[in-house]
Amino acid sequence: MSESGNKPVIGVISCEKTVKIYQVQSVNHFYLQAIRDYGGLPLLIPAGCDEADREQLLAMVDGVFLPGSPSNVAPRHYGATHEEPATDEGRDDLSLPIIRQCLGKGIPIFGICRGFQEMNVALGGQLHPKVHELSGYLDHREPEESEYEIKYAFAHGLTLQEGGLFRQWFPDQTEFQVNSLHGQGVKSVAPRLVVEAVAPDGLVEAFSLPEHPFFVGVQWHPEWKATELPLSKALFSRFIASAQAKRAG
Ligand SMILES: N[C@@H](CCC(=O)NCCCC(=O)O)C(=O)O
Repeated sequence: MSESGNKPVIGVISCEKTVKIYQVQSVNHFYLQAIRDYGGLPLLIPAGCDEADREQLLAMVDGVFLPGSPSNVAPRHYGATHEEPATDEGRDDLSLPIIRQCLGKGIPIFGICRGFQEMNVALGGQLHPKVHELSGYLDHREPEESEYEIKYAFAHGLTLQEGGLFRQWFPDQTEFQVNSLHGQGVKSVAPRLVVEAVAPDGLVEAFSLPEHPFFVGVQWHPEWKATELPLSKALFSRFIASAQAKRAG
């Protein structure tokens, strides 16, 4: 755990939302709490940053975190032409280039759900806009119920893939249960990404770039019970440790 005053600074990508008549930047508390629980210091990064702003901000952080969001990546970013009503263009314009900058600079980066999808798109992958409408796939959408214990309950199995980082973390366990709160999913995996885990229907649910200090994306929500579930603990502890290592130089 990082000592006070020298915590790894984690840049957290914000979402643009409308609250009443106001346009706001926002991040779900669960993500920030998970970063704090593992000794990170969250620093929100707002939409509207140009290239120079992103460079200046990236010089200030030790890692970047891409949270989930109900909004979807605009189809044009992955060569699709369908109508997408739930976009957040400000987030897209921030997250997609910052992912590529983190890749080039070796900055640790961890993406969850929408963040996972952004990582795939930023590196040249494509998305299914409505996985539940595809034959042979599960319905991965979040439960309608508003109680967190139901919404974030285990929804399907997960199989860790041979040759991935996750199998190194869990040499004796290949099967897990995860929650599921997404309607979109990976259609094609971006070049260079290593598939780490798949759902029972074959949908890719996690990938990494092993040659990077920490470049990991997951489709489920490990921020929920982040200090309790083995997969969550493995992901957040290693992400923050990687950011701390960068901070230590
Ligand atoms: N919109 C995308 C990604 C879904 C996602 O990130 N859900 C998280 C919702 C809760 C939160 O804000 O953390 C899709 O539907 O695939």
